Amino acid sequence: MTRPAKDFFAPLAVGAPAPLREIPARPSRAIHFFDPGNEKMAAKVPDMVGTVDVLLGNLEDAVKAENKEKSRQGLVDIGKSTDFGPTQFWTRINSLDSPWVLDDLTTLVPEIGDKLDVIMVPKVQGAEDIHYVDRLLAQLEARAGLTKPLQVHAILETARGVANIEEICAASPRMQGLSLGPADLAADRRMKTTRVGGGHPGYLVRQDPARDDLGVPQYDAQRTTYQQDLWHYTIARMVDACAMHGIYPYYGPFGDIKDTVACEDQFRNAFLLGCVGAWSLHPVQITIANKVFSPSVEDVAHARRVIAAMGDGTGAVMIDGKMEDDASVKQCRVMVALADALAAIDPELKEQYDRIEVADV
Ligand SMILES: CC(=O)SCCNC(=O)CCNC(=O)[C@H](O)C(C)(C)COP(=O)(O)OP(=O)(O)OC[C@H]1O[C@@H](n2cnc3c(N)ncnc32)[C@H](O)[C@@H]1OP(=O)(O)O
Ligand SMILES: CC(=O)C(=O)O
Ligand SMILES: [Mg+2]
Repeated sequence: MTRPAKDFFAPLAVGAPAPLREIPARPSRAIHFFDPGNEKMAAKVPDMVGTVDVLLGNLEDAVKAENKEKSRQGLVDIGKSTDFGPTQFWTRINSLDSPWVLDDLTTLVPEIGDKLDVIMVPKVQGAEDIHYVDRLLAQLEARAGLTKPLQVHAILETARGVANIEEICAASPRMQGLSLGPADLAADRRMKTTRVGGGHPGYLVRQDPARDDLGVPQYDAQRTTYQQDLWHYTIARMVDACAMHGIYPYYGPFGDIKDTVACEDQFRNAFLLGCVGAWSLHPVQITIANKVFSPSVEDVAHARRVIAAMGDGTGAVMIDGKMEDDASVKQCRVMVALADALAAIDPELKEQYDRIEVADV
């Protein structure tokens, strides 16, 4: 059961910071994963500040069991020694049923709670998981004297989590967003793919057979197939739940690091459906996400033209042979708001958007 409205924004521990009333819409095109216990990766982190919207120190899967403490300590060291400037600093803690998570939280909050923006919680099954983290964070924040509440991000990677998606989003004012966890989710659902995200050549639809002059189907004739997106349903569900609760949806990992083309396609599908970003597992994927999750200059120019032509935002106009009205101007405002937010942190994009504005609006 969720808390009554009058208690929803009350701190859950005496002395804990007041919960946020609204989750800030900070650009987060790429959530870049690194293992803080891997010296080579960790050494690269300070130079990545400013080149990526989110740097995430991962403590969960992909960190070997024997290295859990080392990675946790590495994260504390990085958090203390790095000035993150405009880049957000997140962590993914171990799962709530693991032997490591309690030490993760009781170490990270007092040591670097003032530096961390968001705590990503894996394998969230329902509101009860968020309630547990919510109360514990409040107690730890109060003890550490933090003035800013930590936000919580849940990975959607179990069938139960997907079934409980709305209650997860609504469980706490800390909820910042959701990511798709395609690997664990595939295993939990008993899907028959061994890929980490992305499509599958077997998941397709086939063109109807051609017919001969008598109308008899030619089943053996060449027929085009169209590969489909295995993740469409889950992403769409995630986008609706997040939009309804004022929080943010993200595509998760794309494991085929070398297939930059398919990664870009998968990220773009997520962008078009409403996701604000995706995970990057390797530096090469930061470039892809930054490109895909930034509106194109053409889209921004068109959106600005529509907004200018629509005046007070009511009625209908024709632009380049197409009808624009009260609804489409809202779509255009979404595009321009994102472009403005990105231009504020990305000088290269700002220059591109400014140039188009002068020439084409
Ligand atoms: C299903 C899930 O839960 S997904 C989330 C969990 N998984 C992860 O977090 C995986 C993170 N990424 C990685 O571990 C690595 O990128 C791997 C294992 C996939 C590939 O690593 P490598 O084989 O070393 O890749 P590659 O040789 O191309 O690396 C090139 C350089 O980039 C560095 N690098 C690779 N990945 C990263 C990263 N995520 N962050 C920073 N630097 C990185 C490497 O250390 C290497 O550095 P060097 O040039 O100084 O030697
Ligand atoms: C993202 C993640 O944790 C998964 O796909 O399982
Ligand atoms: Mg997982």
